[in-house]
Amino acid sequence: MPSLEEELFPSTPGKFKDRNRHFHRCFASTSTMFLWALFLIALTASYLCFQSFMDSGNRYFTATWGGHHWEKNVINSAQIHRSHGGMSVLVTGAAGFVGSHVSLALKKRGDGVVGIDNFNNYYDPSLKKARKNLLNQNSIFIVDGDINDSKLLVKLFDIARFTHVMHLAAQAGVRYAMENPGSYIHSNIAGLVTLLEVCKNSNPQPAIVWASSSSVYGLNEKVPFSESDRTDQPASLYAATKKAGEEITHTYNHIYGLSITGLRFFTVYGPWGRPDMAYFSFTRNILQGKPITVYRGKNRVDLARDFTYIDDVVKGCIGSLDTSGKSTGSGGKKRGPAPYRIFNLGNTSPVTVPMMVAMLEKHLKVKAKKNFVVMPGNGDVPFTHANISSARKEFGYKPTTDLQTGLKKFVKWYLSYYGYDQGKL
Ligand SMILES: O=C(O)[C@H]1O[C@H](OP(=O)(O)OP(=O)(O)OC[C@H]2O[C@@H](n3ccc(=O)[nH]c3=O)[C@H](O)[C@@H]2O)[C@H](O)[C@@H](O)[C@@H]1O
Repeated sequence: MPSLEEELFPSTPGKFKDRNRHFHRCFASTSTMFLWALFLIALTASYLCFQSFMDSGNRYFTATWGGHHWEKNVINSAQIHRSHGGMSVLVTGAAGFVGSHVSLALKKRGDGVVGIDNFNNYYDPSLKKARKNLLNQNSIFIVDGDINDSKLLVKLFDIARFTHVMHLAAQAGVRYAMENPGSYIHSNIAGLVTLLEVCKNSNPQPAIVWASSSSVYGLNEKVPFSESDRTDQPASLYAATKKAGEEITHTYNHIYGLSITGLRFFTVYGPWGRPDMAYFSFTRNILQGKPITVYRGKNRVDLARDFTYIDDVVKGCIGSLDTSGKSTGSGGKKRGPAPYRIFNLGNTSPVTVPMMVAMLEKHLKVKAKKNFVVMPGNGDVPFTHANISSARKEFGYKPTTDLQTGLKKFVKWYLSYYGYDQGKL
Protein backbone atom coordinates (compact mmCIF):
# COMPACT_ATOMS: atom_id res chain seq x y z
CA MET A 1 0.00 0.00 0.00
CA PRO A 2 1.49 3.37 -0.95
CA SER A 3 2.36 5.63 1.89
CA LEU A 4 0.82 9.02 2.17
CA GLU A 5 4.15 10.45 1.14
CA GLU A 6 4.15 8.26 -1.95
CA GLU A 7 0.65 9.27 -2.82
CA LEU A 8 1.53 12.87 -2.49
CA PHE A 9 4.89 12.53 -4.31
CA PRO A 10 4.64 9.57 -6.73
CA SER A 11 8.16 8.21 -7.61
CA THR A 12 9.61 8.04 -11.10
CA PRO A 13 11.81 5.03 -12.16
CA GLY A 14 15.65 5.13 -12.66
CA LYS A 15 18.75 6.02 -10.71
CA PHE A 16 17.85 9.49 -10.54
CA LYS A 17 14.80 8.23 -8.85
CA ASP A 18 16.52 7.69 -5.52
CA ARG A 19 18.12 11.10 -5.42
CA ASN A 20 14.90 12.52 -6.55
CA ARG A 21 13.11 10.53 -3.92
CA HIS A 22 15.55 11.70 -1.32
CA PHE A 23 15.03 15.24 -2.47
CA HIS A 24 11.27 14.71 -2.39
CA ARG A 25 11.45 13.15 1.04
CA CYS A 26 13.34 16.14 2.35
CA PHE A 27 10.93 18.42 0.61
CA ALA A 28 8.00 16.42 1.84
CA SER A 29 9.09 16.48 5.45
CA THR A 30 9.92 20.18 5.29
CA SER A 31 6.60 21.01 3.70
CA THR A 32 4.71 18.74 6.12
CA MET A 33 6.43 20.52 8.96
CA PHE A 34 5.56 23.80 7.32
CA LEU A 35 1.93 22.74 7.00
CA TRP A 36 1.87 21.61 10.62
CA ALA A 37 3.42 24.91 11.69
CA LEU A 38 0.78 26.78 9.71
CA PHE A 39 -1.91 24.65 11.27
CA LEU A 40 -0.57 25.30 14.77
CA ILE A 41 -0.31 29.04 14.14
CA ALA A 42 -3.89 29.09 12.86
CA LEU A 43 -5.02 27.08 15.87
CA THR A 44 -3.27 29.44 18.30
CA ALA A 45 -4.67 32.47 16.50
CA SER A 46 -8.22 31.14 16.62
CA TYR A 47 -7.80 30.27 20.30
CA LEU A 48 -6.57 33.79 21.06
CA CYS A 49 -9.47 35.29 19.06
CA PHE A 50 -11.91 33.09 20.94
CA GLN A 51 -10.34 34.06 24.27
CA SER A 52 -10.57 37.76 23.49
CA PHE A 53 -14.18 37.29 22.36
CA MET A 54 -14.96 35.52 25.63
CA ASP A 55 -13.09 38.21 27.56
CA SER A 56 -15.06 40.98 25.90
CA GLY A 57 -18.29 39.12 26.66
CA ASN A 58 -17.17 38.49 30.20
CA ARG A 59 -15.59 41.83 30.93
CA TYR A 60 -18.51 42.61 33.18
CA PHE A 61 -18.16 39.31 35.04
CA THR A 62 -14.74 39.92 36.55
CA ALA A 63 -16.13 39.84 40.07
CA THR A 64 -15.80 36.74 42.17
CA TRP A 65 -18.73 35.29 44.02
CA GLY A 66 -19.65 32.12 45.79
CA GLY A 67 -18.41 30.23 48.81
CA HIS A 68 -19.84 29.62 52.24
CA HIS A 69 -19.22 33.10 53.62
CA TRP A 70 -20.71 34.75 50.53
CA GLU A 71 -23.83 32.57 50.69
CA LYS A 72 -24.28 33.34 54.36
CA ASN A 73 -24.16 37.06 53.59
CA VAL A 74 -26.81 36.65 50.89
CA ILE A 75 -29.08 34.61 53.16
CA ASN A 76 -28.79 37.05 56.07
CA SER A 77 -29.38 40.07 53.89
CA ALA A 78 -32.46 38.49 52.26
CA GLN A 79 -34.00 37.73 55.66
CA ILE A 80 -37.36 39.44 56.33
CA HIS A 81 -37.57 41.22 59.70
CA ARG A 82 -41.24 42.09 59.98
CA SER A 83 -44.22 39.96 60.79
CA HIS A 84 -46.83 40.87 58.17
CA GLY A 85 -46.48 41.21 54.43
CA GLY A 86 -42.71 41.31 54.42
CA MET A 87 -40.92 40.74 51.16
CA SER A 88 -37.49 39.58 50.13
CA VAL A 89 -36.26 41.76 47.30
CA LEU A 90 -33.40 41.42 44.86
CA VAL A 91 -32.47 45.00 43.93
CA THR A 92 -30.46 45.22 40.72
CA GLY A 93 -28.35 48.36 40.33
CA ALA A 94 -28.34 48.64 44.12
CA ALA A 95 -25.22 50.81 44.18
CA GLY A 96 -26.88 53.21 41.76
CA PHE A 97 -28.77 56.37 42.63
CA VAL A 98 -32.34 55.08 42.79
CA GLY A 99 -31.23 51.55 43.74
CA SER A 100 -29.39 52.62 46.87
CA HIS A 101 -32.31 54.77 48.09
CA VAL A 102 -34.91 52.06 47.46
CA SER A 103 -32.74 49.41 49.15
CA LEU A 104 -32.37 51.51 52.28
CA ALA A 105 -36.10 52.29 52.44
CA LEU A 106 -37.02 48.60 52.10
CA LYS A 107 -34.51 47.54 54.73
CA LYS A 108 -35.71 50.24 57.09
CA ARG A 109 -39.22 48.80 57.16
CA GLY A 110 -37.96 45.25 57.69
CA ASP A 111 -37.91 43.76 54.23
CA GLY A 112 -35.09 41.50 53.11
CA VAL A 113 -32.82 43.13 50.53
CA VAL A 114 -29.96 41.75 48.48
CA GLY A 115 -28.33 44.08 45.97
CA ILE A 116 -26.42 43.37 42.80
CA ASP A 117 -24.33 45.89 40.90
CA ASN A 118 -21.54 45.67 38.33
CA PHE A 119 -19.89 48.93 39.50
CA ASN A 120 -19.13 49.97 35.93
CA ASN A 121 -17.31 53.21 35.26
CA TYR A 122 -19.99 55.08 33.31
CA TYR A 123 -19.55 57.60 36.10
CA ASP A 124 -17.15 57.75 39.05
CA PRO A 125 -17.30 54.25 40.63
CA SER A 126 -16.07 55.68 43.94
CA LEU A 127 -19.52 57.23 44.42
CA LYS A 128 -21.04 53.79 43.84
CA LYS A 129 -18.60 52.32 46.38
CA ALA A 130 -19.60 55.00 48.89
CA ARG A 131 -23.28 54.14 48.37
CA LYS A 132 -22.37 50.47 48.83
CA ASN A 133 -20.64 51.23 52.12
CA LEU A 134 -23.74 53.06 53.29
CA LEU A 135 -25.87 50.04 52.42
CA ASN A 136 -23.44 47.66 54.11
CA GLN A 137 -23.64 49.74 57.28
CA ASN A 138 -27.39 49.12 57.13
CA SER A 139 -26.93 45.34 56.85
CA ILE A 140 -27.58 45.19 53.11
CA PHE A 141 -25.26 42.91 51.18
CA ILE A 142 -24.40 43.90 47.61
CA VAL A 143 -23.15 41.29 45.21
CA ASP A 144 -20.49 42.55 42.84
CA GLY A 145 -21.77 41.10 39.59
CA ASP A 146 -23.54 41.68 36.32
CA ILE A 147 -27.16 40.89 35.45
CA ASN A 148 -25.91 39.19 32.28
CA ASP A 149 -24.29 36.55 34.48
CA SER A 150 -27.14 34.03 34.51
CA LYS A 151 -25.20 31.52 36.66
CA LEU A 152 -24.87 34.13 39.37
CA LEU A 153 -28.57 35.02 39.16
CA VAL A 154 -29.62 31.36 39.33
CA LYS A 155 -27.38 30.90 42.37
CA LEU A 156 -28.90 33.94 44.07
CA PHE A 157 -32.45 32.66 43.48
CA ASP A 158 -31.41 29.19 44.68
CA ILE A 159 -30.22 30.47 48.01
CA ALA A 160 -32.55 33.39 48.65
CA ARG A 161 -35.98 32.69 47.05
CA PHE A 162 -36.82 36.32 46.39
CA THR A 163 -40.48 37.28 46.38
CA HIS A 164 -39.78 40.46 44.39
CA VAL A 165 -37.20 41.90 42.04
CA MET A 166 -36.68 45.65 41.90
CA HIS A 167 -34.83 45.91 38.62
CA LEU A 168 -32.97 49.21 38.41
CA ALA A 169 -29.68 48.13 36.80
CA ALA A 170 -29.42 49.87 33.43
CA GLN A 171 -27.22 51.92 31.19
CA ALA A 172 -28.66 55.35 31.91
CA GLY A 173 -28.14 58.68 30.18
CA VAL A 174 -29.80 59.90 27.03
CA ARG A 175 -26.92 61.49 25.15
CA TYR A 176 -24.20 58.89 25.98
CA ALA A 177 -26.04 56.42 23.72
CA MET A 178 -24.37 58.05 20.72
CA GLU A 179 -20.92 57.37 22.21
CA ASN A 180 -21.43 53.83 23.42
CA PRO A 181 -24.54 52.24 21.90
CA GLY A 182 -23.38 48.73 22.77
CA SER A 183 -23.56 49.38 26.51
CA TYR A 184 -27.31 50.10 26.18
CA ILE A 185 -27.89 46.82 24.37
CA HIS A 186 -25.76 44.96 26.92
CA SER A 187 -27.57 46.23 30.01
CA ASN A 188 -31.03 47.35 28.90
CA ILE A 189 -31.78 44.55 26.45
CA ALA A 190 -29.49 41.53 26.99
CA GLY A 191 -29.29 42.02 30.76
CA LEU A 192 -33.05 42.44 31.04
CA VAL A 193 -33.71 39.23 29.10
CA THR A 194 -31.17 37.29 31.17
CA LEU A 195 -32.86 38.45 34.35
CA LEU A 196 -36.36 37.64 33.04
CA GLU A 197 -35.23 34.17 31.97
CA VAL A 198 -33.98 33.42 35.47
CA CYS A 199 -37.13 34.90 37.07
CA LYS A 200 -39.46 32.94 34.84
CA ASN A 201 -37.65 29.66 35.64
CA SER A 202 -37.50 30.21 39.36
CA ASN A 203 -39.99 28.63 41.68
CA PRO A 204 -41.84 30.54 43.04
CA GLN A 205 -41.54 33.27 40.41
CA PRO A 206 -40.94 36.74 41.86
CA ALA A 207 -43.01 39.81 40.97
CA ILE A 208 -40.91 42.29 39.01
CA VAL A 209 -40.91 46.08 39.23
CA TRP A 210 -38.48 47.76 36.86
CA ALA A 211 -37.30 51.17 35.67
CA SER A 212 -38.55 52.34 32.33
CA SER A 213 -38.24 56.02 31.46
CA SER A 214 -40.15 59.16 30.56
CA SER A 215 -37.99 59.21 27.44
CA VAL A 216 -40.30 56.59 25.85
CA TYR A 217 -42.71 59.48 25.10
CA GLY A 218 -40.03 60.73 22.72
CA LEU A 219 -41.18 63.46 20.40
CA ASN A 220 -44.81 63.49 21.60
CA GLU A 221 -46.30 66.98 21.84
CA LYS A 222 -49.49 66.23 23.77
CA VAL A 223 -49.01 67.10 27.44
CA PRO A 224 -49.11 65.92 30.12
CA PHE A 225 -47.79 62.50 29.09
CA SER A 226 -50.20 59.67 29.96
CA GLU A 227 -49.41 55.99 30.03
CA SER A 228 -51.84 55.36 27.18
CA ASP A 229 -50.11 57.86 24.86
CA ARG A 230 -48.13 56.63 21.87
CA THR A 231 -44.53 55.61 22.58
CA ASP A 232 -43.38 54.76 19.09
CA GLN A 233 -41.21 57.76 18.29
CA PRO A 234 -38.19 57.58 20.61
CA ALA A 235 -35.58 60.29 20.15
CA SER A 236 -32.58 58.31 21.43
CA LEU A 237 -31.26 54.76 21.48
CA TYR A 238 -31.59 54.92 25.26
CA ALA A 239 -35.33 55.62 24.90
CA ALA A 240 -35.61 52.88 22.29
CA THR A 241 -34.07 50.32 24.64
CA LYS A 242 -36.48 51.32 27.42
CA LYS A 243 -39.40 51.05 25.01
CA ALA A 244 -38.07 47.65 23.93
CA GLY A 245 -37.92 46.69 27.61
CA GLU A 246 -41.62 47.44 27.95
CA GLU A 247 -42.39 45.14 25.01
CA ILE A 248 -40.00 42.42 26.22
CA THR A 249 -41.47 42.40 29.72
CA HIS A 250 -44.93 42.21 28.17
CA THR A 251 -44.04 38.95 26.42
CA TYR A 252 -42.71 37.45 29.66
CA ASN A 253 -45.91 38.45 31.39
CA HIS A 254 -48.01 36.99 28.58
CA ILE A 255 -46.15 33.71 28.08
CA TYR A 256 -44.84 32.90 31.56
CA GLY A 257 -47.23 34.68 33.94
CA LEU A 258 -44.63 37.02 35.47
CA SER A 259 -46.13 39.96 37.35
CA ILE A 260 -44.60 43.06 35.75
CA THR A 261 -44.69 46.73 36.69
CA GLY A 262 -42.76 49.24 34.56
CA LEU A 263 -42.10 52.66 36.07
CA ARG A 264 -41.51 55.62 33.77
CA PHE A 265 -39.19 57.83 35.84
CA PHE A 266 -39.10 61.56 35.08
CA THR A 267 -35.59 63.09 35.53
CA VAL A 268 -35.03 61.87 39.07
CA TYR A 269 -32.67 64.02 41.18
CA GLY A 270 -31.49 64.40 44.75
CA PRO A 271 -28.75 63.53 47.27
CA TRP A 272 -26.43 60.70 46.18
CA GLY A 273 -27.53 61.42 42.60
CA ARG A 274 -25.90 60.71 39.26
CA PRO A 275 -22.92 62.92 38.33
CA ASP A 276 -23.76 62.63 34.61
CA MET A 277 -27.05 64.48 35.06
CA ALA A 278 -27.34 68.20 34.37
CA TYR A 279 -28.24 69.42 37.89
CA PHE A 280 -25.22 67.50 39.29
CA SER A 281 -22.61 68.47 36.68
CA PHE A 282 -23.87 72.09 36.73
CA THR A 283 -23.33 72.19 40.50
CA ARG A 284 -19.77 70.94 40.11
CA ASN A 285 -18.97 73.46 37.36
CA ILE A 286 -20.60 76.39 39.12
CA LEU A 287 -18.56 75.71 42.27
CA GLN A 288 -15.37 75.35 40.24
CA GLY A 289 -16.05 78.59 38.36
CA LYS A 290 -16.32 76.70 35.08
CA PRO A 291 -18.94 77.52 32.43
CA ILE A 292 -22.04 75.41 31.95
CA THR A 293 -23.75 74.68 28.65
CA VAL A 294 -27.48 75.28 28.69
CA TYR A 295 -29.35 73.81 25.75
CA ARG A 296 -32.20 75.62 24.08
CA GLY A 297 -34.84 74.39 21.69
CA LYS A 298 -35.95 75.86 18.38
CA ASN A 299 -36.67 79.60 18.41
CA ARG A 300 -34.73 79.94 21.67
CA VAL A 301 -37.43 78.09 23.57
CA ASP A 302 -36.21 76.87 26.95
CA LEU A 303 -36.11 73.13 27.56
CA ALA A 304 -38.14 71.87 30.50
CA ARG A 305 -38.20 68.77 32.66
CA ASP A 306 -40.64 67.33 35.16
CA PHE A 307 -37.81 66.98 37.71
CA THR A 308 -38.83 64.41 40.36
CA TYR A 309 -37.29 64.21 43.80
CA ILE A 310 -35.74 60.91 44.84
CA ASP A 311 -37.87 60.43 48.01
CA ASP A 312 -41.05 60.71 45.94
CA VAL A 313 -39.72 58.17 43.45
CA VAL A 314 -38.78 55.79 46.27
CA LYS A 315 -42.36 55.98 47.58
CA GLY A 316 -43.56 55.18 44.07
CA CYS A 317 -41.22 52.17 43.83
CA ILE A 318 -42.33 50.80 47.17
CA GLY A 319 -46.00 51.42 46.39
CA SER A 320 -45.49 49.47 43.17
CA LEU A 321 -43.83 46.58 44.99
CA ASP A 322 -46.60 46.47 47.59
CA THR A 323 -49.35 46.33 44.97
CA SER A 324 -47.58 44.22 42.37
CA GLY A 325 -49.68 41.09 42.90
CA LYS A 326 -48.24 37.66 42.33
CA SER A 327 -46.64 36.02 39.36
CA THR A 328 -48.72 33.01 38.41
CA GLY A 329 -46.22 30.70 36.74
CA SER A 330 -43.78 28.20 38.08
CA GLY A 331 -40.93 26.26 36.57
CA GLY A 332 -41.25 28.21 33.32
CA LYS A 333 -45.02 27.53 32.91
CA LYS A 334 -47.83 30.06 33.17
CA ARG A 335 -50.75 29.06 35.39
CA GLY A 336 -52.98 32.07 34.76
CA PRO A 337 -52.98 35.77 33.91
CA ALA A 338 -50.65 37.99 35.96
CA PRO A 339 -50.64 41.79 36.37
CA TYR A 340 -48.90 43.88 33.72
CA ARG A 341 -48.77 47.55 34.69
CA ILE A 342 -47.01 50.74 33.61
CA PHE A 343 -46.95 53.94 35.67
CA ASN A 344 -45.56 57.43 35.27
CA LEU A 345 -43.56 58.53 38.31
CA GLY A 346 -43.16 62.24 37.73
CA ASN A 347 -43.73 65.46 39.62
CA THR A 348 -46.46 67.00 37.40
CA SER A 349 -44.85 70.46 37.39
CA PRO A 350 -42.17 70.95 34.74
CA VAL A 351 -39.43 73.53 35.31
CA THR A 352 -37.24 75.05 32.58
CA VAL A 353 -33.51 74.34 32.63
CA PRO A 354 -32.58 78.05 33.14
CA MET A 355 -34.95 78.15 36.14
CA MET A 356 -33.27 75.05 37.54
CA VAL A 357 -29.90 76.80 37.12
CA ALA A 358 -31.23 79.91 38.92
CA MET A 359 -32.27 77.71 41.86
CA LEU A 360 -28.79 76.17 42.01
CA GLU A 361 -27.20 79.62 41.93
CA LYS A 362 -29.36 80.63 44.88
CA HIS A 363 -28.50 77.57 46.97
CA LEU A 364 -24.81 77.65 46.06
CA LYS A 365 -24.60 81.43 46.41
CA VAL A 366 -22.49 81.49 43.24
CA LYS A 367 -23.39 82.89 39.80
CA ALA A 368 -23.15 80.44 36.92
CA LYS A 369 -21.25 81.20 33.74
CA LYS A 370 -23.90 80.17 31.21
CA ASN A 371 -23.33 79.35 27.56
CA PHE A 372 -26.62 78.98 25.73
CA VAL A 373 -26.42 76.70 22.72
CA VAL A 374 -29.02 75.22 20.41
CA MET A 375 -29.93 71.71 21.57
CA PRO A 376 -27.76 69.37 19.53
CA GLY A 377 -29.55 66.51 17.76
CA ASN A 378 -28.23 63.95 20.23
CA GLY A 379 -31.36 62.33 21.60
CA ASP A 380 -32.69 65.07 23.83
CA VAL A 381 -36.39 65.94 23.94
CA PRO A 382 -37.66 69.52 24.48
CA PHE A 383 -39.86 68.87 27.51
CA THR A 384 -41.40 66.23 29.76
CA HIS A 385 -44.53 66.44 31.88
CA ALA A 386 -46.13 63.51 33.68
CA ASN A 387 -49.76 62.71 34.25
CA ILE A 388 -49.59 60.66 37.45
CA SER A 389 -53.26 59.86 37.99
CA SER A 390 -52.77 56.11 37.38
CA ALA A 391 -50.10 55.78 40.09
CA ARG A 392 -52.15 57.93 42.42
CA LYS A 393 -55.20 55.71 41.91
CA GLU A 394 -53.32 52.43 42.21
CA PHE A 395 -51.10 53.11 45.24
CA GLY A 396 -51.67 56.70 46.35
CA TYR A 397 -48.57 58.14 44.67
CA LYS A 398 -48.35 61.82 45.52
CA PRO A 399 -45.08 63.72 45.04
CA THR A 400 -44.52 66.29 47.76
CA THR A 401 -41.13 67.87 47.03
CA ASP A 402 -40.85 70.79 44.61
CA LEU A 403 -37.62 71.45 42.72
CA GLN A 404 -36.57 74.39 44.90
CA THR A 405 -36.79 72.27 48.08
CA GLY A 406 -35.26 69.20 46.48
CA LEU A 407 -32.28 71.09 45.06
CA LYS A 408 -31.64 72.64 48.46
CA LYS A 409 -31.36 69.14 49.92
CA PHE A 410 -29.15 68.06 47.04
CA VAL A 411 -26.77 71.01 47.48
CA LYS A 412 -26.54 70.34 51.21
CA TRP A 413 -25.60 66.72 50.51
CA TYR A 414 -23.19 67.71 47.72
CA LEU A 415 -21.26 70.06 49.96
CA SER A 416 -21.13 67.58 52.81
CA TYR A 417 -20.01 64.75 50.53
CA TYR A 418 -17.42 66.57 48.41
CA GLY A 419 -16.52 69.19 50.99
CA TYR A 420 -16.46 72.96 50.74
CA ASP A 421 -12.94 73.15 49.33
CA GLN A 422 -13.78 74.07 45.74
CA GLY A 423 -10.34 73.07 44.48
CA LYS A 424 -11.06 69.45 45.35
CA LEU A 425 -14.64 69.30 44.07
O1 LIG B 1 -36.65 61.15 32.64
C1 LIG B 1 -35.95 60.32 32.11
O2 LIG B 1 -36.45 59.35 31.60
C2 LIG B 1 -34.47 60.49 31.99
O3 LIG B 1 -34.05 61.59 32.79
C3 LIG B 1 -32.73 61.96 32.65
O4 LIG B 1 -32.52 62.45 31.35
P1 LIG B 1 -32.66 64.00 31.13
O5 LIG B 1 -34.03 64.48 31.45
O6 LIG B 1 -32.15 64.28 29.77
O7 LIG B 1 -31.70 64.59 32.28
P2 LIG B 1 -30.39 65.45 32.22
O8 LIG B 1 -29.36 64.81 31.42
O9 LIG B 1 -30.05 65.81 33.61
O10 LIG B 1 -30.85 66.78 31.44
C4 LIG B 1 -31.81 67.64 32.01
C5 LIG B 1 -32.00 68.82 31.11
O11 LIG B 1 -30.80 69.58 31.07
C6 LIG B 1 -30.41 69.80 29.72
N1 LIG B 1 -28.92 69.83 29.66
C7 LIG B 1 -28.20 68.74 29.91
C8 LIG B 1 -26.84 68.76 29.87
C9 LIG B 1 -26.20 69.96 29.57
O12 LIG B 1 -24.95 70.06 29.51
N2 LIG B 1 -26.96 71.06 29.33
C10 LIG B 1 -28.32 71.04 29.37
O13 LIG B 1 -28.97 72.08 29.13
C11 LIG B 1 -31.02 68.69 28.93
O14 LIG B 1 -31.19 69.09 27.60
C12 LIG B 1 -32.32 68.47 29.67
O15 LIG B 1 -33.28 69.35 29.17
C13 LIG B 1 -31.81 60.78 32.92
O16 LIG B 1 -30.48 61.09 32.62
C14 LIG B 1 -32.23 59.54 32.17
O17 LIG B 1 -31.45 58.46 32.59
C15 LIG B 1 -33.69 59.31 32.46
O18 LIG B 1 -34.18 58.17 31.90
